[in-house]
Amino acid sequence: MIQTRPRPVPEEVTSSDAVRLSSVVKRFTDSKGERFTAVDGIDLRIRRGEIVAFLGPNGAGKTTTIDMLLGLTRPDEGSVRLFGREPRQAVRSGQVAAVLQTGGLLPDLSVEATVRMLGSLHPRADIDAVLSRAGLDQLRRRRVAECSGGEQQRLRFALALLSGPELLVLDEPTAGMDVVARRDFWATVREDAERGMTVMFATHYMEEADRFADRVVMIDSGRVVVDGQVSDVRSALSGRTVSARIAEQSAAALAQSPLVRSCEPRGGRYHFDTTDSDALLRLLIEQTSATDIEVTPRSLEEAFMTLTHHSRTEGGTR
Ligand SMILES: Nc1ncnc2c1ncn2[C@@H]1O[C@H](COP(=O)(O)OP(=O)(O)OP(=O)(O)O)[C@@H](O)[C@H]1O
Repeated sequence: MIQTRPRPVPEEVTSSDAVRLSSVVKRFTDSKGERFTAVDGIDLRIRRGEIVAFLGPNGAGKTTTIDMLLGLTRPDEGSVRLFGREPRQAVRSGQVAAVLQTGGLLPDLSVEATVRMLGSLHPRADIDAVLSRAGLDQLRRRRVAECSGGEQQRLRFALALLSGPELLVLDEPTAGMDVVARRDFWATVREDAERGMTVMFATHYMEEADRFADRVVMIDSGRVVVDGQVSDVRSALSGRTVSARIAEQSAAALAQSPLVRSCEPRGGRYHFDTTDSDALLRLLIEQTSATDIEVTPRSLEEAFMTLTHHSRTEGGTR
């Protein structure tokens, strides 16, 4: 079942947990000197071998959560454990690796020299295998400065693979890649995931979550608003929008129907987000004088927008 609120996570950390965030809170000071809550009590448990997409609009708190997960910053409240250990310990041991949006690459080194240099820190790293897994075979001699944004991301991915991590954390790894590069990148990550690696990735692309993840965690304003298996989220959130020209009073009455999840006036029409478009159509035709009726499938993107909007109006934000 899809959960639209954070699921309660038992206190103990079990050996099957790769990630365990308990009531994690992070506050910052904004440009006016006021404190605000960027991450507002996130509970999250990721089991070994899961592939989890971490979604949310700009400023939702994804990067802040990932930074805490990797031990780059500490939460103000709550706790973070990776494989039952402190994040820094797990990262230092190579059990956990990350591909972040920014990250120091030396522009004058070649791709291969970069991988070899960092590979020397991991005695058991197989440099050739890593280069090939990251799709860098053809780019070995290219200077980092001459690599495209997408190629540099693949290089960061190769560096993350060097330690043979059990958990890979990717923060918008395909930002800046074209469609083909994105597809190739995910094919490579999927191969690694199939060998049992746990993967958590933040993305803006709903389609990447849909195609690649087992589970989707959506956050908004620092809170989890959806947590569920991709197929459940898809079927629970997808649906149809029925729109029509209709009198305000009739629209308000229909909006009270259990068939209607939300109703919005736009462009001289009312747009009803519904779980059962056939039943709503019957109501519109039989009980109102609606005209110019249209039924359109609702994308996950729209569903997410509706959901995050709801969480804002219901729960309030900072
Ligand atoms: N060091 C900081 N100091 C002050 N505010 C910060 C700091 N880091 C992040 N923030 C703010 O915290 C909020 C959450 O930011 P975060 O980068 O985690 O969001 P995000 O979901 O990763 O967004 P995006 O998709 O745009 O990368 C934003 O309002 C951001 O401006």
